[in-house]
Amino acid sequence: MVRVLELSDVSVVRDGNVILDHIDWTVESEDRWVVLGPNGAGKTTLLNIVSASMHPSSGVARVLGEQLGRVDVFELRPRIGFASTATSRRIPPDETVFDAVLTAAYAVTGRWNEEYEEVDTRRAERVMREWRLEGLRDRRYGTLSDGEQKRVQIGRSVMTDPELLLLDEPAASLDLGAREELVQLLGAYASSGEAPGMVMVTHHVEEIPAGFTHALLLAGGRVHAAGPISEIITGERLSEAFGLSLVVSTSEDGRFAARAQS
Ligand SMILES: Nc1ncnc2c1ncn2[C@@H]1O[C@H](COP(=O)(O)OP(=O)(O)OP(=O)(O)O)[C@@H](O)[C@H]1O
Repeated sequence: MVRVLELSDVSVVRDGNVILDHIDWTVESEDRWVVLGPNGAGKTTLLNIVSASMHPSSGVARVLGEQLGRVDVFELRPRIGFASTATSRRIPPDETVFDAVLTAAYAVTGRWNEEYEEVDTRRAERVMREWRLEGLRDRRYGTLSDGEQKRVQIGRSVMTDPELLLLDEPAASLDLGAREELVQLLGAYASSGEAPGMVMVTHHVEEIPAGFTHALLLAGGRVHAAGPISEIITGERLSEAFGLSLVVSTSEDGRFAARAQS
């Protein structure tokens, strides 16, 4: 087991506002974490730190063993897979699905005369199969549905065989069918031996794939609770973090559902 993230007393202050407040958190390579919390809790800011896009104002953040501030982030970032709305905007709408996945091998978007090795092409073919993209191979990215685009974004993020995979609301804006398809694919990937340490930010417990092992509840920039998922995704904990009375149910296959208590 390898420690992929280690945050010690990490705070982020912007314009005098404390956005992350003394965060301690460790993620091991075997862990699959979900990060939940109300709007403005600091989830995106936390992802910005762990994706090496932002430095803490104070405290120590180690990502893949490297301390932020003491490492060349341009060497560190290619080791991290990151799928978010922001990364998706970098994919040109007229790029084919296959090229959108393949070009991740060189951390570029927009294919222009790069020479790809046979090994990259084979890996892209495999990623296409794993994320159910085969039938979309020659389609232009901009013509895909939201659900299809999400699968391309995640395919891109795993293409480089990252040591840490970060997913920012992968199921946001998807209809029920597309959400369930994606959650199942993520669950299968999370449970597979080849997946790296994973962190997924979401707004809804229904979007947590089976196979996720830990949860971090953020509220007001602070860790409200963190630990094994069954101890954290409970009515009591979520009610405290979200400030209303919630009931949580857990299904046998490890999925969750939440609703306000009537
Ligand atoms: N650069 C900044 N300067 C000042 N305040 C900021 C800055 N960036 C974020 N914030 C504030 O910090 C808080 C946390 O923002 P963040 O986007 O990390 O929360 P979040 O949990 O991802 O929210 P959401 O669920 O709505 O996406 C918010 O109140 C936001 O307005």
